[in-house]
Amino acid sequence: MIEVSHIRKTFRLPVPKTGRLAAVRSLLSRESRLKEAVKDISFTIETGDFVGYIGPNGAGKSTTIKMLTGILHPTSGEVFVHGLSPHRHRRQVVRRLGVVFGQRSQLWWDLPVRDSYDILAAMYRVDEVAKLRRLAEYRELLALDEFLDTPVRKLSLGQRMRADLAAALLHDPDILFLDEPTIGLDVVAKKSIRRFLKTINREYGKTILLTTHDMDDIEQLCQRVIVINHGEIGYDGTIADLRGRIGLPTRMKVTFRGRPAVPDSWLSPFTIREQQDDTLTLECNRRDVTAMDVLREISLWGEVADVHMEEPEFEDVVHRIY
Ligand SMILES: Nc1ncnc2c1ncn2[C@@H]1O[C@H](COP(=O)(O)OP(=O)(O)OP(=O)(O)O)[C@@H](O)[C@H]1O
Repeated sequence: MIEVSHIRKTFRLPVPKTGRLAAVRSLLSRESRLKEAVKDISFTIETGDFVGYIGPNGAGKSTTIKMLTGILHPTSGEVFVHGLSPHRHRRQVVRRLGVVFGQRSQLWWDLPVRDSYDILAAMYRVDEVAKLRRLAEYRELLALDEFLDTPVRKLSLGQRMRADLAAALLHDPDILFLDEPTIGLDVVAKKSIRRFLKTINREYGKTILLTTHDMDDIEQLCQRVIVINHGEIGYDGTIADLRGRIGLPTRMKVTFRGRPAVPDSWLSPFTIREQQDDTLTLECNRRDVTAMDVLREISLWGEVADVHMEEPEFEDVVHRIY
């Protein structure tokens, strides 16, 4: 369980100088300004949850993750991972955490993947039997045999991400922090990483906090999404509720058997965007009306042959709160 209570993080930044010898004068200057990267954030993540942590560039996501892993100490507020402070009980907490950064690997660039695993196992005091058992567990799911003897620098991006995931799980942490684990991957590679993440969440019970700019990752994987913007939480809840709250219109394309008899007015709150012979394109807001109510009403206008629904893109929904 992760408990975050009213955390803030303020950075002190030197005020840049202008004019002659600006770089040197900036370096020597004592003048500084404060940057509040995270402002009074609170949330709780239960064991086994899969939560998306999203927000635009500079929103404060990495700063939060760094406080959760103990790399940074909050300016005020508290973080607890399984009841322990990541900053004060760094060693104990780190044993329970696995971290994957899509942009940089924790593996040794020139060494075969297998050797990196040996080093990590030694660092986390994972014995040989446990290490082999864990690699055997993930061997098929991550197709590890394909690259165990290859130096990391020669791996494709997809292989490197799979290698990094196995590395993060080698000491059997129950919480995973993932920062852009599908960045730069092609459709097939993304799919295999997502399948893996689903499996370790559902079957292995891992708690996952996922940071990504890929809204398909969030939609396909997360039960809950926390949106952060300018260091503050803008939304915390389910994806379905978020869609409802933002209220972008749902489009319904309805084909009738023959031309429908459209009346001058109707009861439910929807609008007709287009009519072409036997087909009507309607827009309704799921906040105000259900698709069933709309269908019930328009079925009085003629015999409905086919209905096609177009939900608003999740990406568009999220951009509304950015
Ligand atoms: N060490 C630091 N010193 C000063 N300012 C910092 C430091 N780290 C982060 N910041 C600032 O804090 C704000 C939040 O940064 P953070 O890296 O947490 O954003 P982010 O949401 O992870 O962004 P991105 O999606 O681009 O990774 C930014 O304005 C950033 O410039």
